[in-house]
Amino acid sequence: MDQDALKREVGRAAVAQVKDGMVLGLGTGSTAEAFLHALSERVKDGLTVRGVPTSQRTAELCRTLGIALTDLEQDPVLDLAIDGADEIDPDLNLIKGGGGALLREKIVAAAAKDMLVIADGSKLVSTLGAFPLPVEIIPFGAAATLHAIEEVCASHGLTANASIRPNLATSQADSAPLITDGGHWIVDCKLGAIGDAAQLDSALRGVPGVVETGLFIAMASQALVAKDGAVEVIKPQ
Ligand SMILES: O=C(CO)[C@H](O)[C@H](O)COP(=O)(O)O
Repeated sequence: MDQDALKREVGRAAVAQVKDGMVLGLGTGSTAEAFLHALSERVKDGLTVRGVPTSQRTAELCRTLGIALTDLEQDPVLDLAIDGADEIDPDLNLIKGGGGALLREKIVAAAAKDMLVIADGSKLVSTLGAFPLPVEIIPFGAAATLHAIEEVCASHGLTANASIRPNLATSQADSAPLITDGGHWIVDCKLGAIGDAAQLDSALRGVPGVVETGLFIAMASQALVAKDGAVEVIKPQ
């Protein structure tokens, strides 16, 4: 089964956990979009839900698919957040932010009573860190913040190989930074295996100029992972 088919399968499996009347957190990325397509089928059949989108891209897709939107002002507590991930470890700690939406994704996941992660099997890892860790920063003083991020990583025995994510939607020659929905930039840190992800997360969040990291520690309550034609349910160990 190809990766897109696995995403569609896990999207359908996630919809089975959505109950009528729920207020949802709606993730960003191709797996989250597969879920939204499956959700819209149930909405057409009469399911009533509303959701807080984690990005402008997700909000636009929901409008196209007829999924009702809300926000955290009207609904500060969500029943369930459903989102993809770039890496998932056995404790369900995550790296997220490959799609640049990590800040809103983390706010939405934190507002939810439960976070359901959906992925294909390629996202399962024994240790986080092969995927470059995204760190969202304020543009002011970016070079100093990047330097401080490298120092923090070094103090955790890691080489950050940090770089500001370019906006690839513009021409390749144009190295303008990607601007997130919150008006920030993203630093990608090619770390390799992260020994203590919780400690690194907290140290990075202590750097002035860092808004948030893509480390989601102990936030997910369950993962649905599609592989070999079956969907595995994983709970934190
Ligand atoms: O964190 C994310 C966006 O910021 C995505 O959930 C993550 O990048 C996974 O995306 P995909 O489902 O396309 O592989």
